[in-house]
Amino acid sequence: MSRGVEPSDPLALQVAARSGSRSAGRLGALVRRSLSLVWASGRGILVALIAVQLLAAAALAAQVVAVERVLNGVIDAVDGTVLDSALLPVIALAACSALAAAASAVQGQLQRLLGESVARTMWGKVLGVATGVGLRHFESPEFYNRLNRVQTNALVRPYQVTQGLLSMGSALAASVALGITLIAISPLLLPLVVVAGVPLLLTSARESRIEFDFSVRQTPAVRLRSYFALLQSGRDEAKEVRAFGLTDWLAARFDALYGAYLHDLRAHVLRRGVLSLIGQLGSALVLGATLIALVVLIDRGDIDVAAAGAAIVAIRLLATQVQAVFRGAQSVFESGLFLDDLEQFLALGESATDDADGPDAPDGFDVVRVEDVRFRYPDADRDALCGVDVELRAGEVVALVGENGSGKTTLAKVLAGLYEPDGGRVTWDAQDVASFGAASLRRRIAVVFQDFVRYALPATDNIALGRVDVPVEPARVRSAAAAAGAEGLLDALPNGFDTVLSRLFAGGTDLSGGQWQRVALARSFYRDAPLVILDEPSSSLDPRAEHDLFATLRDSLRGRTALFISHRFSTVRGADRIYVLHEGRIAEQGTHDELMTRDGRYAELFRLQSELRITGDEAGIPAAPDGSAYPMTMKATAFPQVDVPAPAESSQQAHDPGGSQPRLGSVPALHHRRETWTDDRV
Ligand SMILES: Nc1ncnc2c1ncn2[C@@H]1O[C@H](COP(=O)(O)OP(=O)(O)OP(=O)(O)O)[C@@H](O)[C@H]1O
Repeated sequence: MSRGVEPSDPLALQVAARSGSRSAGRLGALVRRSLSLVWASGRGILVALIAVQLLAAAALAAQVVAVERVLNGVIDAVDGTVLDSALLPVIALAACSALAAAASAVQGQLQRLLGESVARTMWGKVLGVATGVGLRHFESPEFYNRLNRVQTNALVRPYQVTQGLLSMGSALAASVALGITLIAISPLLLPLVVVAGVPLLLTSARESRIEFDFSVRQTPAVRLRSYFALLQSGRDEAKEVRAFGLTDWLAARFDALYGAYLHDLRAHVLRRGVLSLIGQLGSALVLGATLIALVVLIDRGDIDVAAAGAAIVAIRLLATQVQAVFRGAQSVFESGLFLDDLEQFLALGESATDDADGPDAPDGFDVVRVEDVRFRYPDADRDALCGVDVELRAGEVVALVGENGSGKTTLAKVLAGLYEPDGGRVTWDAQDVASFGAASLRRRIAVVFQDFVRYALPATDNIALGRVDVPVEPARVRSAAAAAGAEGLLDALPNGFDTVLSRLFAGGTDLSGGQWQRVALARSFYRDAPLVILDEPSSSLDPRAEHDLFATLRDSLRGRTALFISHRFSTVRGADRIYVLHEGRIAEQGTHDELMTRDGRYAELFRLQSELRITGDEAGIPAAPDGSAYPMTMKATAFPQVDVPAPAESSQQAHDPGGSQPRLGSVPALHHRRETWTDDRV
């Protein structure tokens, strides 16, 4: 479980990068780490790559020697024998060129393979962190910014560092080979060629830094742009975008963001370009000086024409290689800044792993207690839960009701071990769940959220994902589907339970909202967990399916404990206990009868819902007790039911505790009433 979000706003990162970049030791550590990552991802390919690069360097130096031999052959030859004296060196030159070209081609392919191998390792690490960090991180825009930067940049950087080092290595090897050749021709020329790289070195360090700063600065806008692209291209969004005529508005926002980015990019590219130009100009000046020195040497007769020809070739090749050394250094330096970012991101995963330590949660419990729990979302100005106490005894079905935003889902997440409370604790038989390994605790809990995931996978997998630690058991999948009322509908699909539940893939099909909800419920029933948490499990179900679900809920739970959240009073009245949340606090608790007798918030809202149903109030939705526009029944108003008794009936029941109130799992009377309503009204 997480413990807060690390400060990671873009500006903080820039500062960190600046001070970090001054530390050669830190860069050295990052380089070592990158190398070991690449080594672990594909050592065979790495070794082959180094061998090929050495071969290419040797071929390059051999070309210079061959050029000199060719020139000597031509100059020394007397008429008619040019071919004889120059033939062998020409063949050698051609062979060396071919070898260098072949090595370069092989090098490209090996680099591609190595790059993919490293990407695979890095994806594993990054996704491991993304799925391992506490849920709180997902409330933080800074976390998304960093995740986005890591995905778009840092993932490839370890490979780039290695590639930079390899390029540096191969360019250095080639430079040494060419340098030796050049020294053999004229030692005076070598220092000049090496100095040619210095201007590049000075400017490339600055270039790297502005590149990183640019990337950090742009991340939030780039993410927003991607979001607008998703809104325009997403399947789920497509209907609403068309229905509301949002196309032009979205396109304009997207275009404006892109325009702003391009504007910044132009300025950035110009700065980089100027820096690069200064570096190249400096190098060209030194190179020019070198060539002038060569001419002077020839003029003074210090070297002959053949040696001068070879020297020109060597200088040209050497200048390229020296530049490659500095480019490699720049790439390592630049990637080092991004790797810093990556390191900090991966460190989040390390803390998540620490959080997972601890003894396993027990297989079951006698009582689960939420004790004085307080929770606040990051950057929120008030607590979502303030001093909440809830008790769930083994085998009980407990309901949680309350207005929108009262904290029900938050409490469900705390109970599910997804959020760690800021105050108070959750206990299983008096043991604080914080002491258990987080993963083992979550294994003992099955949750269906309001916004459950619709996996674009076969129906069987959608259910069996409830328990991935054991092989799929088709019979259990089927019985979980039956308990959730999904068996018939899945059997009717083209490939039955093997049908992919998405049109994203060939042969797939999609389900209705209510059908999906049944599949999600089946997933929770399939999970063999002693505690089941259902957040509005029947919000999309039709009356019959909802009735069937709650009529058989106790059977489906098979003795497991359940907490369910609902806005429909018809579904909560049979619960063993009902908690009413209001503004993050438990306002009331008790059975339906007790709460009606108490005549407090629950009873009031219960009656409001009943009135709305029975009278079909055309005048509009009554205001909430606090005067706000919509009471807690807002969602349910679109779903009239008559299984809620009229106020008169309610008060009668209120005086008749233990009377004819149905319990979950035994609601024939409700069923009868609903059918009556259906006959009358439909
Ligand atoms: N991710 C979040 N970040 C910040 N605040 C949040 C977040 N999620 C919920 N909140 C706030 O916390 C409070 C409780 O929200 P919660 O989702 O628990 O309410 P709820 O009772 O489940 O509401 P509903 O009936 O609408 O599902 C609300 O004030 C909400 O605005």
